[in-house]
Amino acid sequence: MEPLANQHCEACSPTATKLDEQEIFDLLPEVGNWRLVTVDAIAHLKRVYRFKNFAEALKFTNRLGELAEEVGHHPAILTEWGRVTVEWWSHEIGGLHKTDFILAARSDVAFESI
Ligand SMILES: C[C@H](O)[C@H](O)[C@H]1CNC2=NC(N)=NC(=O)C2=N1
Repeated sequence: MEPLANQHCEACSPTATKLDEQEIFDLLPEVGNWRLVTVDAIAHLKRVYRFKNFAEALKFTNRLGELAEEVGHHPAILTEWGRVTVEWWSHEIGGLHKTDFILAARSDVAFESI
């Protein structure tokens, strides 16, 4: 298995295929805290995390950033006092890939450790 740092992001290659509606709906129950939203006709996974202050929100933001850099796949993150809004989707393929669901689940694991 390639070391994580060297793993390329399959979801980031234009040749990757995005999930169809049925595949998305089959996977959604596995990321129960996330909502499916459409932005500019592109499906995103979205979750708002709440924190007791800005410092905690920033700590989580940085943890997410490290996770994203490890795999080369990056979320949209809005960091506010007491709140971090995260959206995952695959820019290159203009939709959702299994990788986005995996990273949404890993975002929840990172949240539990804050
Ligand atoms: C060149 C770079 O690896 C690509 O642009 C990566 C960066 N991170 C990415 N993140 C996400 N979410 N989707 C992408 O298509 C993507 N592409």
